[in-house]
Amino acid sequence: MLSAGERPQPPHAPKVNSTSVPVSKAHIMPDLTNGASLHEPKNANAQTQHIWVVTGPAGCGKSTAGNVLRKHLGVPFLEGDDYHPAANKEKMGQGIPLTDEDRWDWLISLRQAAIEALSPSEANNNHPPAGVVVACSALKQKYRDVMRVAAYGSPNVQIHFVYLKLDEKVLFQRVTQRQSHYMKSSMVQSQLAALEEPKGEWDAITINVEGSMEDVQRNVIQAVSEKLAEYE
Ligand SMILES: Nc1ncnc2c1ncn2[C@@H]1O[C@H](COP(=O)(O)OP(=O)(O)OP(=O)(O)O)[C@@H](O)[C@H]1O
Ligand SMILES: O=C(O)[C@H](O)[C@@H](O)[C@H](O)[C@H](O)CO
Repeated sequence: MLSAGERPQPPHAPKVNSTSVPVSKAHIMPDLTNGASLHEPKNANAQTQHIWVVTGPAGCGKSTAGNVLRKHLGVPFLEGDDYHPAANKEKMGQGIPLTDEDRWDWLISLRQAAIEALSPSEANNNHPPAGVVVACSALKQKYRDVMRVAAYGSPNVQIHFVYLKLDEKVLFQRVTQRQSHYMKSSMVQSQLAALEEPKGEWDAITINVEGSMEDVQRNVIQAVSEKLAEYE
């Protein structure tokens, strides 16, 4: 069974198929095959709204790059860490890797927040924003499939995964140098062990982030701008 990200690129409307999510968690991948949508129907002329999910293991720079994109695009930014329940943060702080079970509800709440962020808001003069940036590790393909449901059935919504790629040594340095964060360097190995790079997933953009903050900022903005140009 192909994951949504593995299927050939449809005309800007991600397809989501059932993923390897346990039946008991069927609500994670709601049955939208009847054309239902998680969104209110949008009018045919609505501009495409883009969900930019900045992904990668703890410490790779998701929050840093996410904030750069928020400013550049002028859209809301959701920090995935804020949607982890305390139990997850406690577990990671104790050096215990999260399991799939720990992550499903976290991913669902983050997906719902992303959908809600696309609604018109006072902050945006009661207009819908051009999109939303989400910092979310989304380490595994099936986690990205859960997030893909946010755009399912909504041709005006397009999700992209901006995967921040760096080698273990650099990742270890960044997590080690970081002050007062619950995720310690002892967790780097488990993050990399869980990581499934989005190879072959047509809605993913991979960016090497081993350079300086300035280089990474430039590369992230360039990659996203090039992707946006495809929708003009
Ligand atoms: N290009 C870079 N060069 C050097 N340091 C960086 C770079 N990008 C981010 N950092 C630093 O690396 C650390 C981790 O960055 P950040 O918090 O953005 O990662 P993250 O992926 O959001 O982490 P987590 O998933 O644990 O929240 C921070 O101290 C940040 O300042
Ligand atoms: O899925 C996970 O294991 C977590 O989401 C980590 O990858 C995050 O980076 C965590 O929020 C630490 O900040």
